[in-house]
Order: sequence, then structure tokens, then C-alpha cells
Amino acid sequence: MDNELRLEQERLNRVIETITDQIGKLENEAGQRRKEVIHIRKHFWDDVKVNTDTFDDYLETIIGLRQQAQALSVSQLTHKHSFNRLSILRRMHETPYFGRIDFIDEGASTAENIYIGLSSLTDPSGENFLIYDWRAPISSIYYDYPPGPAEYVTPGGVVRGSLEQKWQYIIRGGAIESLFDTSLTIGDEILQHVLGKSTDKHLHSIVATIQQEQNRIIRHDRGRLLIVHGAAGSGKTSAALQRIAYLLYKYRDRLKADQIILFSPNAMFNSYVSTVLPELGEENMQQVTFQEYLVHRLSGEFQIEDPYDQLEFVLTAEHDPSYQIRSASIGFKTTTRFFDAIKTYRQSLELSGMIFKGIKFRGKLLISAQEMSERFYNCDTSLRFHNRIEKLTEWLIKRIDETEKLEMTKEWVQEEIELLSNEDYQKVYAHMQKQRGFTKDMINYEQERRLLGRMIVRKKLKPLRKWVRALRFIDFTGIYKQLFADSVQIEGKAPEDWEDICLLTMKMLNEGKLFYEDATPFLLLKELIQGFQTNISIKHVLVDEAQDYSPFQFEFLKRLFPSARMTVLGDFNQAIFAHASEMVDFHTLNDLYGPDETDTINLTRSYRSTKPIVEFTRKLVPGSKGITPFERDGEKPMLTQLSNRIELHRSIAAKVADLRKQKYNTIAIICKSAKESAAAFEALSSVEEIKLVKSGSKEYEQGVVVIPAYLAKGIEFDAVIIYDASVQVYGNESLRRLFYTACTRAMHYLYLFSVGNPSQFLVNASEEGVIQTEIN
Ligand SMILES: Nc1ncnc2c1ncn2[C@@H]1O[C@H](COP(=O)(O)OP(=O)(O)OP(=O)(O)O)[C@@H](O)[C@H]1O
Repeated sequence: MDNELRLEQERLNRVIETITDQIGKLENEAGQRRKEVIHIRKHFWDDVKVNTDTFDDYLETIIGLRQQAQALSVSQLTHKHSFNRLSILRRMHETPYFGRIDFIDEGASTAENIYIGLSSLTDPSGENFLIYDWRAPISSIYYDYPPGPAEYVTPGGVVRGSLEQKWQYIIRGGAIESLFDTSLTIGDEILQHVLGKSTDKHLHSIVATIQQEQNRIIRHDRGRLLIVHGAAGSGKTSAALQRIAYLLYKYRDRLKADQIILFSPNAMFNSYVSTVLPELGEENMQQVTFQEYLVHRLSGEFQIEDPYDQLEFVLTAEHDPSYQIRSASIGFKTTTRFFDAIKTYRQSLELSGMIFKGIKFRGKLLISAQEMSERFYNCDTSLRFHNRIEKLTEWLIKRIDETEKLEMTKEWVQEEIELLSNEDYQKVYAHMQKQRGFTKDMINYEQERRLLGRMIVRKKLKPLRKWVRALRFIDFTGIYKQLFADSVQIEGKAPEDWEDICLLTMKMLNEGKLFYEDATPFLLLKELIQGFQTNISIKHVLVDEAQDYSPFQFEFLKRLFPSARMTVLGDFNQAIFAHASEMVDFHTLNDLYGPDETDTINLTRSYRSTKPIVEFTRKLVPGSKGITPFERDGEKPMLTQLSNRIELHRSIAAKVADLRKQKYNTIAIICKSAKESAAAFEALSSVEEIKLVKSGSKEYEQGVVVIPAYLAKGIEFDAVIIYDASVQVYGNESLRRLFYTACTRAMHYLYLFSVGNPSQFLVNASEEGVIQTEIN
């Protein structure tokens, strides 16, 4: 083995030399390109002759400009490529590769040693691969097979052979620290090492230790929809991000990072995952929360409720008189039944029911809503709906043009002409000269008055034209309200409490506000009326924490991104939103694109938490027996029962101090709601540098944080402290999944405190001894 290690180190030295050489060359090249870009930018106008005297001169100027712009863009692109390659090579300089397979192709007699790393590297001749990219077809063997027969798929077909041996390397600072022969599974030792570390403020890439079932997700390449259901901490987010890197590699000639969009649970999560792709040498995809998208599309029309405010209401307002109705409203408006009801309602608008807003000019009604309605419904009904809207728009614009003609000689216009400044006059002449070749003495008094009059009226009508083109004459709010005013609209689909739901919805709409559960349906109705604004440039949509999306929202995403394939990742045990009951499993998702276009992969192994923590958390939710912990030792979770809040805060502060002493970077005190978090934060203010995470927080903070469970979604902490796991706080069965989500955020330590009796969720765990208990 010693000899083997020596030979391996010698090879590594040679590889590092090659990397050093390539870095040197690229630095030169990148410097050169940079200079080029700066030069072109600086002298952009020197090299273009701007002359517009004749048409030929003008043409020459345009061509010159275009050539210059092209040269700049080519130089910028080459510079960017060199820069990206440089940053990858610099990373590889530290750790050129992490694995090796010895593979014999069918028909060959000797094994080839394939070294696997972040990116491919060839020797100076360019012919021999020193390292293969982890995403190259042959590298899949590393993740998929134990020694024995193995195969991989290339664009040219399947290559079969035999995997003789598989090796893992720990290389740091150019030296091989260890070398493992991993005959069966990949790197339990290395995985132990990686998972045992203290976390920092970002999620990291997992390419060196991707597990077989995760690799299936990463390389999945069939159908429109991939559903990944996985236990808490099973690597769904990680697999999603490596999948993006894989797709960007596989389709590098036709897929760009900005054609991929990741829907993430909250803004803080965006910063948490932001470094994974750059670590892999790829650019970040687009990232957005569903709320951000809704606000982008609907702001200005309504004040939209934040989903976390909706959740906060569900968690804390049990005693509010509207609580039951609101819950029923959320339950119904998030179903595909409501989606279909809205589609049917839109169809009914073809015959009647469209509501318009009259158009006024200078305080007088120009076109009444009634006139528009008549025009719309007298139009050729064989036309498509949005074409009828287009026709109506054209007609309105024509009416505005007529108004322009009629108004320009009116008295109010003449009066305004008198008040024009010299500057305004100059503008009109300049305009006339440019447009019609008039000179000043060619225009007589009458003409002048007409021209000035037209200018004044046109200016006044400009916002109106814009308003019409933006279809603001359609009363979308009124049409949405009508859905709740006329029970016929929803016939057959309405839930029991429909009348009360209608009253509650109307009250909000009348105040100019939109419940979160109404936002997507409202937008859908609007889109169905005005013609759906689809986004065909997006080729892949990934939805993380998918259990938090309603079937309604999925239908919407499907329509919004018609050219995209979708990867949906979630865990229904962590379904904390009010509409969760509709999505108990991802069954409804199978209908989204149909079974032939849908594949499902389950992840059952949990990597985040130590084995004792997983053994405890899986007792919290039914049907989670299948969850298997990764073998990583640690302390059993500890439940401390206290008699009052003073004791609670004293104990939590002492625990935090203890964890800090052990140098843990991230410690979260997780609460049920924002309300409880605010109170806990105040009571614990003596804890040094403690921070409160609120729904608007954008940065994932290290240190000690107080955070509501729903904002801790998708994120992990070295140690988790459940602020108050008492029956007082978690007595309601509907909070089971929220509680599970909170506990599964812990990597190394989990402490639960309870003022008085603990929640019934903890009974089984206590009885079965997967949690230690102390009463103080
Ligand atoms: N193959 C792996 N190698 C190394 N670390 C891994 C691997 N798979 C998962 N992990 C680690 O496990 C932790 C949990 O992963 P991740 O956040 O992707 O899980 P998740 O399924 O999205 O969790 P949740 O649903 O609970 O938010 C992370 O620290 C991740 O780096």
C-alpha cells in the first residue's frame, strides 16, 4: 500500500504540474483578453466613422457599429470562458480529483484508470484524459456500481465492461491524505467525515460522495416531470443543484443557466444555496419564490398577503371568529377543482359576464362600460376569446383617435395654445421639419394652430392610449368578485361553507387586498382572459419544498412554462401549509403531465442528522418507518421539562453557552410561529449576539438565531433547540408536520425544552427510549 500511495502521489504531482501550467497559460490569456475588452470599450467610437449624410454613409456607420459591438461581445465571451476555466482550475489545484475507477471495456484486456474530479483535464497533447468530469458518461459508473459488470450510456450507445476496483481519495493542498478502496458503497468513511463537520452559512456541493439513488435524480433524462419524494435531510436540494450542474454540462451547447429556474421556499434559502453551482464551476440558475413572482405580476393592483402571514394566521388565530371559514377557503381555493371552476367560469364569459370600466377624458365619459360590453358581445363569437379582446382594444384606440381630431379645435385647446412657451413652439417646428420636411415659412397661422392643438391633445391622450393597450379597461377585480357573488358560477364544485367563503373573500377584495390563496386563482383568471403570458425560454423548472405548493399552483406553473421539463422535490411529512391535506402524497401530481411523462424517485436515507436524531424524528410522523439513518453517531436528543418560563430561558441560555464553547457555528432556537419567536427573542436578549429571523430576512445568518419553524425549511443547523415543545404549544394534531420539520433541521445536536407537560408527539419517542428525558 505504501508503494501504491507513493506512486499515486507521484501521479498527483504530475497532474498538479499540468494544472499549474494551464493556470499560467490561462492567466496570460485572460489578461490579454481583458486588455482587449478594455481597449475596445475605450476606443469604441474611435474606430467607427459616424456619418449620416447620405443613405450609404448611414449604412456604413451601422455596419461599423455592428462590427465593433460584435468584436466586443466575442472578446467579452472569451474572457468570461477563460475566467471561469481559471476559477475551476484553481479549485482543482487544491483537489484535482476525488475518485478513481478501474474499468475494463468489453473486449479489452487491461483496465483503464479513470480519475474523476470537478472538471475534465487532458495532458498537454490534449489527447489523454488525466481527469474526467464527474458528469461525463463514464463517471456515472463511479456512482452507480460496485465492482463487477457495469455499463454506461454514451450518445453513441451503451458501453459495457467490468468495474475492477473503485477508489476514493482525500487530497488536500496537493497531498493525498488518504486513499480508500471502496468495494461496496461509496465512501462511508468520507461521508462520515463530510457530514460530521460543523456547518457554515452555505450548502456545499456533494459531487465526491453522491449516492446511487441521488445519482438517478441528477442524471434523470426522460419525460416532462420528475417527482422526487425524499425524507428530511435525504439530499433533495443537493441532488437538485447537482442536477442543474449536470444538465448544464450535458446540454452545454444549447442550455444556459438563465433558462433554468428554481422555485425556492423563501429568500433566505436563496442565499443558503447560492454557492453550490459556482463551486461546481457553473453559473447560478434563476431563483425566485412563488410569492415574488405573484408580486411581480400583481403589484399595483392589490396588496397581496404574504404566504407566511397566511401560515401565521393558521398557526396562531384559532380563536379568531373567521378561522374556520378562512381554513375552508384555503382548503378549497388550492384544489384542482377550483382551477377547473375558474376555467369553466372563463368559458362562460364568452357569452356574458365581462365587466368593463368606462373611459373618461377630461372628466367626461368618452366610452361607457355598457358600450364596450355591447361591442364585445356583438363581435364575431367564432373568434378566440383573446382575439375578441384585441378587436375591442383596436376599436377603443380608434375611438381615441377620433377624439383627438374632434378635440384639437376646441376652446380649451386654443386656451392652452396661448399658454405655450417658446420652447414648446420650437419643439413643434423641429418635429415638423423632421417628420415632413417643412420649413418655418411654409407653415401658416391656421396650420400652426392645428399642429399645436394636435400636439396638446395627443399629449393629454397618451396615458389613456397606454391604459387601453394595457387592457386596464377590463375590470379584472370585478370579474373575479362576480365569481363569489353568483353561486351559479361555481355550481357543483362549491364546498359546504361556500356562502361564508364568498363573504370573507369579498370583504378582502373590497379593501383592495388579496388573500394568498386568492392570488394565483386571480392571476390565472386574468391570464385566461387576456391571453396567457407564457415563458417559452425556460427549459427546466425545479420546485423545491414542493409539498408547500398547491395543486392549483402546479397547474399554473405548467401553463406558465410550456416548454419546460419539471423537477419537483418534496417531503409530505414536512407539509406545513394550510392546504396540505390536499397533497397528502404527490398523487395529484401524476395527473399533471400524465403517467407516461412522469417518473418518481424516492429517497429514504437521511444524511443530515446523526443516527440517534433520525431514530427520534422518524417516530414523530406516521409512515416514516422506511426512513433509514446514515450511520453517524451522536447524542440522543434530550427533552428537558421545566416548571416555568424563567427556568426555560435560563436553561436555554446555558445550553447555548455550552454549544458555543464547543465551537458550533450555527445554533437555532426554533419556535412555532413568528409571534412565539418574537417573544422568545425578547426573553433571551441577554444571550450575546442572538438574532431574530423574520420572514423578510434575505441572508442565512450564522451564530445563534431565533427562527419560526416555517422559515427554517430547507436549512440546517449544527444544533437545534426547540424552544417550547409543550402540549400547550404543540397540542394540536395539525402541527405534527411543523414539529417534525423543526426537529429535522438538526445535524449534530437536538435539545427540546417544555414548560409543563410535553406535546403528545413525544409520547412514543419517550416510551421507546429514543429520547432522553429530564425534569428540572
Ligand atoms: N451524498 C451526499 N454527500 C454528502 N453530503 C450529503 C449527501 N447527501 C446529502 N448530504 C448532506 O445532507 C444535508 C441535507 O441535504 P439536503 O438539504 O439536500 O436535504 P433535503 O432532502 O433537501 O432536506 P430537507 O427536505 O430536510 O430540507 C446537507 O448538509 C447535504 O450536504
